[in-house]
Amino acid sequence: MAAALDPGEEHTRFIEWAQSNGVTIDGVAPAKFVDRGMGIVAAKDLKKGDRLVHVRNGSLIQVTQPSILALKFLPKTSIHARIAAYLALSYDDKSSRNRLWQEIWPSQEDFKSILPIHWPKELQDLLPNAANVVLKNQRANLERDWLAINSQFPSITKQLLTYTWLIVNTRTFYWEYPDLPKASPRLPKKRSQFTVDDCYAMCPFMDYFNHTDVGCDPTSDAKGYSVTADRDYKAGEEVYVSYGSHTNDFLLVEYGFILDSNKCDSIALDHLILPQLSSSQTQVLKEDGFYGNYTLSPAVSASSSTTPICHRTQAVLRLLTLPGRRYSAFISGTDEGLADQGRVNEYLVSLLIKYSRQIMEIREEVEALKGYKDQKDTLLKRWKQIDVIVKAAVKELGG
Ligand SMILES: C[S@@+](CC[C@H](N)C(=O)[O-])C[C@H]1O[C@@H](n2cnc3c(N)ncnc32)[C@H](O)[C@@H]1O
Repeated sequence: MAAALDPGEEHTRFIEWAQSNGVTIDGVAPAKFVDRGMGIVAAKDLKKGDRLVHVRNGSLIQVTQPSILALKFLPKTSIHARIAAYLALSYDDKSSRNRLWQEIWPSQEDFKSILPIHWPKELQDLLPNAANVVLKNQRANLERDWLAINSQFPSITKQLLTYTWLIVNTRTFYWEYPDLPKASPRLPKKRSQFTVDDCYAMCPFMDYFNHTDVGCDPTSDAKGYSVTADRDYKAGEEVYVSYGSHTNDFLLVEYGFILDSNKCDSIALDHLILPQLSSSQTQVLKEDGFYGNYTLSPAVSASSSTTPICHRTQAVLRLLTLPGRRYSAFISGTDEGLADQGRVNEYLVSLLIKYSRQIMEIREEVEALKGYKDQKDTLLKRWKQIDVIVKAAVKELGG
């Protein structure tokens, strides 16, 4: 995908500011792409192992910095909400330290077309089931954070908080506060109790990198954050980082795009399998820790011994199709269940064939939508990917 190497004045101003504020840039430059906003390209030939960017820890936006601590958030306020509120409070301040940085972020208008949380209901209703689960969760978190911030900072509007909250959602990196001693009172809670939601930091310049399933791995230490080339690059090639092992349904809702090829992709089967369970089967699965989160991976080559059905799905299908003792033998690991595989596959194939028909209908509904060209293209592409995964599984499982 061709990139424009001179993305515009606001980017030049931001880069100068970043370089004088703890960001070291070596051999890469931001560039504008037609289909994904800004990204980073190699400005010269790069060698695997070259350090491309380093951001000093004092230049990150994270909750132990004095300007955020000074806001004295109520203890239960999430880290996400604290950073979003901090950005919102200084958003219109012309002398804010983040002024030049925020000028290079996507606008509220950009978010309206790319992020499903802003899509009209008729489009949201056509999202794949797994994407809808992510969206429901995202909405609940945003609402929780809005209530917390609104009660403490009533001057922040919901519209602005939603925007800065989505900026945090799409542009933060994982930060474990390695610059602080283990027991520092500035840590959100004891380090041993951290969850991923406690470990957010905004990194100037690093947030230009786009995502791919196999890209550079950002690393952090007590001095700051860096990105190192994961392979050789030719000048002009886009350099990606990996945001993590995410499916396309997750990427669509959380970041507003899907990858054409994604080794971490899978599709969810919960909406097909859960309605088949009796209440006693549901209870058994909950007790055994096998309730929900059933996935199907893209089919692998015919010569491979790997199956596209995940272990949890194998378990639930055994409970649905076999005597209870065969299910128990499988989940306890005393029997790999190979003898029962044909029956299990047959049952799954019947569910997948029904799903394949539903997918066809949904694709027709998407096609029939008036307007929303970009969102429609994304939805059609995703449903086509899902269709391919389903049909390949039917074939592989002997349907
Ligand atoms: C951390 S920012 C990356 C920089 C961003 N492209 C920009 O214009 O500022 C993350 C956002 O970039 C876009 N993005 C990242 N990787 C992408 C990809 N592989 N394809 C399309 N869009 C991508 C998505 O809109 C995502 O929410």
